[in-house]
Amino acid sequence: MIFAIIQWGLVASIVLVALYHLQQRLTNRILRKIPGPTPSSAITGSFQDLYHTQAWSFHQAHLDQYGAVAKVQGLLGEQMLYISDPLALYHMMVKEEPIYDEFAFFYPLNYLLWGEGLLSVHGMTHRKQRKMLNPVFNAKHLREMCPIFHDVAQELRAVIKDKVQRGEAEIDMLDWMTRTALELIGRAGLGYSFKIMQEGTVDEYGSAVKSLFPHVFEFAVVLPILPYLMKIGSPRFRRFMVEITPNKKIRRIKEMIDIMWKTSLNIYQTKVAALSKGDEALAKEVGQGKDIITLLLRANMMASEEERLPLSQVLGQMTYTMDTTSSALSRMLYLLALNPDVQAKLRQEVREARAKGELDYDVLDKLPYLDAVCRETLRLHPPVTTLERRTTKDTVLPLSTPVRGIDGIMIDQIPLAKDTRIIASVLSFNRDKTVWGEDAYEWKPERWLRLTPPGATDSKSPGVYSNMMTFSGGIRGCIGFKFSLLETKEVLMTLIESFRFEPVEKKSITWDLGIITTPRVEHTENNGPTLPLKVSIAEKLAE
Ligand code: HEM
Repeated sequence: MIFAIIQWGLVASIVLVALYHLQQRLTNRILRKIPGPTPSSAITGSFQDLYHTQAWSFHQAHLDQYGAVAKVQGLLGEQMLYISDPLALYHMMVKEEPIYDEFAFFYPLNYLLWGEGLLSVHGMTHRKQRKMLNPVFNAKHLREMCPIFHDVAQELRAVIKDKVQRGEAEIDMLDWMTRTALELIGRAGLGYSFKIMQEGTVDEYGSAVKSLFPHVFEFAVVLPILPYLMKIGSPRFRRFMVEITPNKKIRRIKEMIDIMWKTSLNIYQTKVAALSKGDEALAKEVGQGKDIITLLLRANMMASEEERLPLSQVLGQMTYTMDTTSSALSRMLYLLALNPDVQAKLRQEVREARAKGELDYDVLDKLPYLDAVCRETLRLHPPVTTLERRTTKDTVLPLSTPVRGIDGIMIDQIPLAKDTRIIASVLSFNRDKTVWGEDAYEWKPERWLRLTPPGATDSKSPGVYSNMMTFSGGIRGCIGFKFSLLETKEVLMTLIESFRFEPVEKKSITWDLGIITTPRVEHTENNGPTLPLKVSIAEKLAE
């Protein structure tokens, strides 16, 4: 009897899988007609070409050869769409966002790492959290956070000044940009200092936040089965299983998450106590009552019963890592080191502005060349190069520019079956020659000084920032992009005003593609992420 049940179960499973594939084949028949690269493996398709750390030329060739739409083969012949067409991206990120959801393990992974914050929820819960958090990131609050940014940037300046006091020095600027970005989000985001702005120092929370991602991505191959693992037993049972696992690295990840959770709870309790004592007590806190979490707590207290976020969701907002900002800042310093003329021009702009008075929020936000350097770097070198989505139901994706199918017929919309994977290419969108011109692949801050910057006024842009996809767009677009731009400007301005950056001879830098792009020295034994630059005091150091 049992044997018969198993037999019928197996037959039913095979039929269901076959029907699923048939339905995918039928609905995705137009997708199959879209040109794309020949897969390099029958089993893994184009996966290795796509996700290799040096896949830059693959992505570039994609754009040059196929334009904004291509078909890519995934594992076991899965047909995926690789896209940077503006209308399609607008559809995916803005207009029909619920149909184009994050990839399957995105929510469970973020939930395990950070709890119930913006990154791990969707649907109504996500909308409710965004509604509560959006005002926290408005211009008024950012203006008030500026002194915090300023303090951290000055601490960084003091550290670097100390290192180059007796002459030029080789400094790993990636390390310092990582520390700075973490301390900035610590103080301005959480109202907490990671005590990371001195050589060798870092508290256990800072160390956990810093090393969590690299540890997790050692398990990248098993992440796709995470949604299934999360269905086994209760949370307590799964926790127990992790505690008794013989794998030390998994236990270490759990320890890091526990440290982050415990510290978040402490920060929360301190803040609630300070809030109840009033403004004087808040002013003595690290974030002086201006940090994101204090603002969120205030807003939450004043919210109506139905809009209020439960404690677990407030705590879930307390642990964003900031490798994106440190990647962007490192890339800016690297490009300025390679382009001494741009560096000198930027230094001159900052010094002239300084000579006229305090470099406060309004001045900083409007320095044209500083702004141009930031925009151009974020355009050409987005820290996150691709975003993955999967369809939650059968749908049709429109294109702004039709593509010619392999049968010669023009395609202006693509029917997609439920569960089709789509790779939205931030890199290709930001480098589109039809928008940015023939010199789209070149780093030219000057393009932003033209009267009408390219593409900047396009109201149907899928991105939240400057007709780029760097911060994505729509309801899942980066909530912290203005925060990020301001802190980036403050740090860059402070460094360039005081120091000169040059490349180190015989240490050529290459940038690895990953979840976030990172620099390392080519052809060395220690091949970890690093950005050594030659740093010296720029003539006439402002005191
Ligand atoms: C150069 C710096 C940054 C870049 C390039 C960047 C990029 C992005 C991108 C591309 C997304 C969308 C991810 C997706 O759709 O899967 C995103 C989401 C997000 N970013 Fe950023 N980000 C940066 C800095 C920041 C900062 C400083 C903060 C916080 C203060 C922040 C907080 C967030 C949050 C909370 C989300 C999730 C939003 C949601 O799902 O509603 N980001 N970011």
